[in-house]
Amino acid sequence: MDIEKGLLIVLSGPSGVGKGTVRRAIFEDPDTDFEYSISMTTRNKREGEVDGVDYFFKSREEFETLIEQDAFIEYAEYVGNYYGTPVQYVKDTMERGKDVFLEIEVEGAKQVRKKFPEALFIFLAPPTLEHLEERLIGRGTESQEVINHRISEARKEVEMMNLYDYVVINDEVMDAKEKVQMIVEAEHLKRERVEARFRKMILEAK
Ligand SMILES: Nc1ncnc2c1ncn2[C@@H]1O[C@H](COP(=O)(O)OP(=O)(O)OP(=O)(O)O)[C@@H](O)[C@H]1O
Ligand SMILES: Nc1nc2c(ncn2[C@@H]2O[C@H](COP(=O)(O)O)[C@@H](O)[C@H]2O)c(=O)[nH]1
Repeated sequence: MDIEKGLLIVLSGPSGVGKGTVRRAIFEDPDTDFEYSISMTTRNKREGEVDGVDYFFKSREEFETLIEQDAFIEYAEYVGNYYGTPVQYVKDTMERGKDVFLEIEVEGAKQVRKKFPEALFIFLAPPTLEHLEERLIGRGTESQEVINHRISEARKEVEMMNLYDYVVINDEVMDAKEKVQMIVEAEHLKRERVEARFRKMILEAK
């Protein structure tokens, strides 16, 4: 898949750290110039969630058919449900030269790293695991059993943060939002400079 034109931005981290909250703050900012890839999931819709806005909600059968059709850039089974990034939207958007923002869990991010090592990987970390549990309980969307399962996954996920390009601690939402935006901006500048130097080298070699 040729996705050379835009930048693929991956925001990952444990459940409850605030990925969705930080992402919403980024997309509420009128200066944001990238697009959000809406994932597919087999999880039940939460109160207030809208199909096609928060997720594309699918049955397990539908999701498994899509896996067979190679319709995902990455997918993972997380705490009993499938989650995946649809390939077509990402491909089309990046070919238009737009950056695409993925908000996914750690196993999926590992798959994206293998397929697209040139993507930008940001790990959103909680100040402490206690904060994480408090946030999951405070959100009030999962049973205590599911929260416990998510926390036990989180213990393993935070071990993976050293595999990311950047780690942002989500202490204050607006600070984390600005840090993510600055990282993306810096990445663009870096890539533009490398490209300019490369072009210069080619011209000099002619
Ligand atoms: N910096 C923060 N300080 C305090 N509370 C926060 C902060 N960021 C997010 N929260 C709260 O923590 C809860 C979890 O946030 P959010 O749903 O954004 O997490 P998430 O990482 O997207 O979770 P999931 O991976 O399960 O989708 C929410 O109730 C949110 O309001
Ligand atoms: N690997 C993927 N993970 C995804 C995707 N979309 C969301 N997620 C992550 O799943 C967990 C649980 O989400 P929740 O909405 O049930 O709380 C969380 O970490 C999400 O970021 C995806 O396409 N692929």
